[in-house]
Amino acid sequence: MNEIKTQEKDTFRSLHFSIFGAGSIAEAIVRGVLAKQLTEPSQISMINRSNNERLLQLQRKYGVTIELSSEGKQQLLQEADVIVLCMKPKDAAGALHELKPLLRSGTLIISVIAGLSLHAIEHILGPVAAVRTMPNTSSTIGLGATAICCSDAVNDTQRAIAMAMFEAVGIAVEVEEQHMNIVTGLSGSGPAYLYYVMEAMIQAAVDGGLTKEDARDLTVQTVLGAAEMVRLTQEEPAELRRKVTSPGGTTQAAIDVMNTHHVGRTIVSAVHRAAERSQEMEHQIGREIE
Ligand SMILES: NC(=O)C1=CN([C@@H]2O[C@H](COP(=O)(O)OP(=O)(O)OC[C@H]3O[C@@H](n4cnc5c(N)ncnc54)[C@H](O)[C@@H]3O)[C@@H](O)[C@H]2O)C=CC1
Ligand SMILES: O=C(O)[C@@H]1CCC=N1
Repeated sequence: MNEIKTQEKDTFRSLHFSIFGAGSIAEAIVRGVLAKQLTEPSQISMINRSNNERLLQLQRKYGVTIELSSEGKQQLLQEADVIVLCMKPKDAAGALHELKPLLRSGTLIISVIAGLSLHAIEHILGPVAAVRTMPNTSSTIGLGATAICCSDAVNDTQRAIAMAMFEAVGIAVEVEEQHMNIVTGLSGSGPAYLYYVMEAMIQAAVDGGLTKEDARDLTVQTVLGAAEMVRLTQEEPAELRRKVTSPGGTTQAAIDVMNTHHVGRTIVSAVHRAAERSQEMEHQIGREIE
């Protein structure tokens, strides 16, 4: 993971962040940023639409600032240097309209919303400095994978702030906006595909007689070890797979079953379908804001 430069760290620490929408991904980012000690909890406020119990829980857990009244929430948005949009795509247009009259010039908008284009943000808010991102929930433990792209109004410092925020919770790459949908299909939704595979592996092991606990421990370590092998050896996954697969052996027998069921092709289709869904959501939001 990249270390953040001292100057960026100081800039980061001086900023007031308002996390607008306090669900799973919002918590993953806040937890990761605080675990990395990138800033103090007092510099972060969290806003939710109606679930005050959730806000109180987040305040107890992380020490972040919350406001329960609508005037208080509006004030937090007005005072923020960076506003992170973390609501569901269906709530995005409404939230942007809510935000518009409160926005100070110079505030940086960072969105994590799948399918919310920079154009859609600018259509409602005007030519703001906006960063569209696609993180994933592994940010909670500092192992997130995030792609970002920036609107024309974003300056170098603002770009560095956004990169620092996501590099604090994993890796971050800058991509062209046209690639955000495929990123969503790959790394945004990606953890779920691997959990799906793990669920099936654990089930198979339990069916084969192992205890749930042993099945889980062996599966987790197998997945961890495989990912680390790819990362540390820099070898291609196909080459590493070849090394596990003795001709006529057990792995070959398993891979034959996967090939018969076109598992590889199915995964490719699944990633592309998620990317296509992201595009559909982009069009849907586009229609809502016109
Ligand atoms: N969960 C994931 O793995 C990832 C999610 N995303 C994106 O993050 C966004 C949030 O997803 P989750 O955290 O999973 O959803 P979530 O449902 O857990 O959280 C959304 C929160 O936003 C709040 N909210 C909705 N409208 C609001 C408004 N007008 N003002 C204030 N708060 C409002 C809701 O009360 C809720 O607490 C989505 O747009 C999703 O596309 C992006 C990457 C990964
Ligand atoms: O499923 C979703 O729509 C969001 C975006 C990426 C991960 N979760």
